[in-house]
Amino acid sequence: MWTKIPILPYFRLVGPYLKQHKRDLVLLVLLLILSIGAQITIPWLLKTYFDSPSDASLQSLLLLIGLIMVLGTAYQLLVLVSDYIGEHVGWSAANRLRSRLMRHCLSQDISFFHRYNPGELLDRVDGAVNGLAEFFYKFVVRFTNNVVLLLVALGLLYTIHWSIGAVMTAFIGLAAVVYYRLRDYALPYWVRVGEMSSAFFGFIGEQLTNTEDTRSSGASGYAMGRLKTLLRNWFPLHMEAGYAFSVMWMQSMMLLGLSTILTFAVSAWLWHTGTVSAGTLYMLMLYAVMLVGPIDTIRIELGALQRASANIERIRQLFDIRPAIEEGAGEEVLQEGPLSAEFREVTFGYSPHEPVLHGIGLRLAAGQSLGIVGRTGSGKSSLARLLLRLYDPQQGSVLLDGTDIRRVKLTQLRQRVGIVTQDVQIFKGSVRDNLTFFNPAVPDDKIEAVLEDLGLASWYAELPEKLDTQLEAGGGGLSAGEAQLLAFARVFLKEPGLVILDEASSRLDPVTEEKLEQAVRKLLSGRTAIVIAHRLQTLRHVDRILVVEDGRIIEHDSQAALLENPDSRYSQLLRQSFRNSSR
Ligand SMILES: Nc1ncnc2c1ncn2[C@@H]1O[C@H](COP(=O)(O)OP(=O)(O)OP(=O)(O)O)[C@@H](O)[C@H]1O
Repeated sequence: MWTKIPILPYFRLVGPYLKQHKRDLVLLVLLLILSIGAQITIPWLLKTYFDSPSDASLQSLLLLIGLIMVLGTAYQLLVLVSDYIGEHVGWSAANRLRSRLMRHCLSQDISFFHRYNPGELLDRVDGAVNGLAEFFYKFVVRFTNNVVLLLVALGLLYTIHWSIGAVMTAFIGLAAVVYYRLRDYALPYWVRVGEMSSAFFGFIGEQLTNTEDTRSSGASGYAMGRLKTLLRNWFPLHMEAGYAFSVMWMQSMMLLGLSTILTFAVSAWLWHTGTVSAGTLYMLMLYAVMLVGPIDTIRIELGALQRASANIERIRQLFDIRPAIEEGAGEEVLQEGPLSAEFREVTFGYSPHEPVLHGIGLRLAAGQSLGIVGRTGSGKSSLARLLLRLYDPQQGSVLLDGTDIRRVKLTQLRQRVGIVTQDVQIFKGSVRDNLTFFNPAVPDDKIEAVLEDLGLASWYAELPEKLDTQLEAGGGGLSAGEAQLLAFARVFLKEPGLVILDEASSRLDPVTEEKLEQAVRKLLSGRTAIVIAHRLQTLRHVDRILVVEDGRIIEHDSQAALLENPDSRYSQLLRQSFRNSSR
C-alpha cells in the first residue's frame, strides 16, 4: 500500500519532461502571484469602501467600485490563462511520457506481449497517463495556488487580529491532521477500479482482435456473458470507491461547518468588544471564506491525488518490467552478403524448466539453403525465433557470420535477418509504407521490380493509386495469399543476408505457390535461407534437410544424401506425403 503523498514519485516520473517547459512554469508562477494579489486586494478594497466616511465623494466611491470590478475581471482572466498553460504543460509532459512508455513496450520481448494483451496496454499507456496529465493541471497547479492563498489569507487574518489568526491556525492544523489520516482511505478502492478497468479494456481488445474466430465458432454468447460479468463486477467497485470518496467529502463538510462557526464566533466577539470596524469585519469574513476555499479544493483534489497514486503505480509497474532480451552491445557487426548460421548446443524453453529444444548443434554455411521438417510442435519455429532473438536460449549460443548474436545490435540483427511467416501483419498505410516499413530511402522502381519478380505485377497494375494506394490495418481488401506475397516483397526489399520462410506459402493456392517458387528461388540465390514447411514438395530445391522431433535433431544432411538413402527419415516422410496426396 502507498502511504505517501505521491508528489515526489510524480515529479520523479514527469519531472524530466516538465523541465522542458521552464518558461511556461515561470509564467505560471507569475500568474499565480498576480491572481493571489488580485484575490487578497479585493476584500481590502471592499473594506475601504464600507469604512468610507459618510462625507466621502461619489467620485472616490465610484473609483473604488471600478477598481473592484477591474480586479475581479483580471482575476478571472488570470485563472483562465493559468488553467490553459497548466493544461498545456501537463498534456505535453504526459505526451512525452506516453511516447517513452510506448517505446518501452515496443522494446519488450515477445513473452511480454503474451502476458499483456493490447487493450490492457492501451489502458496503461493512455488511460493512466491521461490521469497524470489531469493530475498536473488539477492538482499541482490548483493545489500550489490554494496552498499559497491559504498561507497569505492566514497571514492577513493575523494582521487584523491575533485571535482570529490563532483560531484559524488551530482549525487548519486540525483539518490537516484529519486529511492526512484519511488520505489513503479511498486509495485501495481506486486501485481496484484501475485494475478492473485494465481487465475490461484487455477483454475488449482481445474480443476485437479475435472477432472473426469468436463469430465463426459461435462464441459471441460466451463473449457477451463475460462482458456482463466484468461489468457486474466493475459496478460495485465503482460504487465502493464513490462511497469512500463520499465519506471523505462528509468529513470535509463537517470541517467547513466548524470553520464557519469559529469565524462567526470570533467576529462577534471582536465586534462586541469594539476591536474592529464594520468594514474590517466584512474583510475578515471574506478572508476566512478565502481559507475555506483552498481547504475545499484540497479536499476535492484528494480524489485526484489518490487516482494519481494508482496511475503512477501502474505506470511504474510497466516501467519496472525489463525486457528478457537485452540489447546487444554492438561491438560486432554483421557483414554484407550471405550469413552463415550456427546453433551451438542450444537448449531453449519458453519457460526455463520446460525445454522445447534440446542441445541443438547445427551449422549452415553462408549461401546454403536448409529445409526444416518435423511434426507440429517439434520446435521448428522456435529455431527461427532464436535466430531473430525473439527469445534467448537458456544454454548454448546462436551465431551468425561466426558472431554470437547477443553481441550484435538488435536493429542490425533484424535488418540482416528477414522472416516470412503465415501470420502477416498489414498496417494502415500506403502499399509503399507497408513494403518498406516507412523507409523513404527505398526507390519506387526497386519496389516495383520485386513485385514483378513475385508475380504481383497484375495485382499491382490494378491498384488505383499504385504505391500510394492505401491499405487497411489487418489487410482488409487483400486476400490472405496476397498479404503473404506482400510479406515476401517486404523481406526481399530489406536485402537480408539470411531469409527464413516459416510456412510462408501455406496460404497460397498450388498454382500461385508454383509461380512463387520460381521467384523465391531467384530471390534466395546469393543468400542463406531456412525454409520451414509441412508440404515437403516446397523443399525440393533446398541444399540441406534437417529433421526435428520433440526438439531434437534426428537427421541432418544434404538433400541428395537423404534422398539416396531409402531408410532415412526424410525419405520415409516424403513417401508418406506422396501416399497422402495421391489418395
Ligand atoms: N509462445 C509460446 N509460449 C509457450 N510455449 C510455446 C510458445 N510457442 C510455442 N510453444 C511450444 O513450444 C513447442 C515448439 O513449438 P514450435 O512453434 O517451435 O513448433 P513447430 O514445430 O514450429 O510447430 P508448427 O509446425 O505447428 O508450427 C510446442 O510444444 C509449443 O506448444
